[in-house]
Amino acid sequence: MSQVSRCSPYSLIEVDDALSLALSEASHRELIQVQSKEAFGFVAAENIYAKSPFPPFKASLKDGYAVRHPLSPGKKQLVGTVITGRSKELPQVNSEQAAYITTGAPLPPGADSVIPVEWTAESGDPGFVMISRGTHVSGQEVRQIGSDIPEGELIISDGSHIGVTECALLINCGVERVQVYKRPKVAVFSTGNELVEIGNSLSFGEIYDANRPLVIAALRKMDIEIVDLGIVRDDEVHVREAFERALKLADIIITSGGVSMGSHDYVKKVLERLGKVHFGRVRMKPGKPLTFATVESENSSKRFVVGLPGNPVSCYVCFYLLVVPLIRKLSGYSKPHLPIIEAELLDPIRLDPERPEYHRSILQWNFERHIYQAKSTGDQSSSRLLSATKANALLILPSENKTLERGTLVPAILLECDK
Ligand SMILES: Nc1nc2c(c(=O)[nH]1)N[C@H]1C(S)=C(S)[C@@H](COP(=O)(O)OP(=O)(O)OC[C@H]3O[C@@H](n4cnc5c(N)ncnc54)[C@H](O)[C@@H]3O)O[C@H]1N2
Ligand code: MOO
Repeated sequence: MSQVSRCSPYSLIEVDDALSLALSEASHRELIQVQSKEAFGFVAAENIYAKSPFPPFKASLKDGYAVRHPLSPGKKQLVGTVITGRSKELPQVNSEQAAYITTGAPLPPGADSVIPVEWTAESGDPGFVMISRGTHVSGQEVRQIGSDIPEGELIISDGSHIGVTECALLINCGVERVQVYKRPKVAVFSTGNELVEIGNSLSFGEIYDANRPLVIAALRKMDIEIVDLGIVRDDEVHVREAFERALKLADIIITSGGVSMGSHDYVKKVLERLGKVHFGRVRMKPGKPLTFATVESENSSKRFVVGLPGNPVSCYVCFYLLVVPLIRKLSGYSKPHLPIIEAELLDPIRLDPERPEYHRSILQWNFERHIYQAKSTGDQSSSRLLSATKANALLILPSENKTLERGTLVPAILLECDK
């Protein structure tokens, strides 16, 4: 039997310190160019300015008649039609004339205003239109060139996420390609001799590997490229080989299991030999053996390793507390942390006297009182995945020897908003 250690060599550090340390290691980020239409989900790595004004021409805001201000009511001569996207040759309009125009079409020369169709009537003569209300100001019902977005306007700042509207805005302003932060590639493996891939039968003492699918699903939600390295046996040679393979294939390596005090917990030991273990114990519940290391790869670039604890809920909580901000930082986010709001407890909760707890809960908006209220997901055992299903927040509960009463306000980390 391997030697049993009775005391961890790793000091117990606070969650905030662990997070700051990991994020400070993740300062270098790679840049790539992508087409604007493919930029969704990336973070801009430059200030982006409008290449062309929007709208690029004076455009009608209404279906109606293009005229020149000042125009009084009465019968006006029709000199043509301007249909959005169709009319290439535009009629000249003078002060007693009108041209039929549709919403979004360019104003014809001579015209500066539009009379909506509702302010007009048939004149009885096909060459004329009856205007019932004249213009009140030059430029009425017209979008001027660049009135929405002037040419050269800063439209997306360095470090901002390119979401649905930002992607459309780039195209709106004629920006074809953008420089963005490359998203890290992540390799995942589970460690444990007891682990079996679903689809196979279990022998006594075995369980299915749930953590790798959990991590992979969470990474998929973040649109991250994944290298699935399967289940690795709990022995030094296999763990080492798995890391050596992963280091060649990915920027971040996420493992589960094998990080606590057991005689067959090899993750930390192997990492100490391959690189630098920055922390190996964090004062949190669940997730105390959470481990973070950096390793220099063959091409001298830095790789990041997160050893998640084997208990499935610890694995889940640590993924959101550490892996999500780490990936966000490497992906270029200027604010990599998950959002925190305040919520009122709907149940009394007994605190842990030694470790701050990240209590899984369901947040609901109280429409009468305009506050978020948090319902506990019940038994918080770190092996009970049911405590994490349906949870949309982690309540940050302090370590104290007391019970927090129903109605107490606590900070809550919002989950499931990781884009
Ligand atoms: N003497 C001590 N023992 C333990 C300590 C400690 O401080 N001193 N810490 C405990 C805490 S806290 C945790 S959390 C666990 C984590 O340990 P490991 O990361 O080494 O995880 P394992 O021992 O490999 O597994 C723990 C538990 O989780 C199950 N497991 C593991 N991997 C998976 C998986 N991929 N899918 C589903 N379930 C998994 C495993 O079978 C065990 O039941 O250590 C405590 N021990
Ligand atoms: O802290 Mo461990 O994560 O209780 O289960």
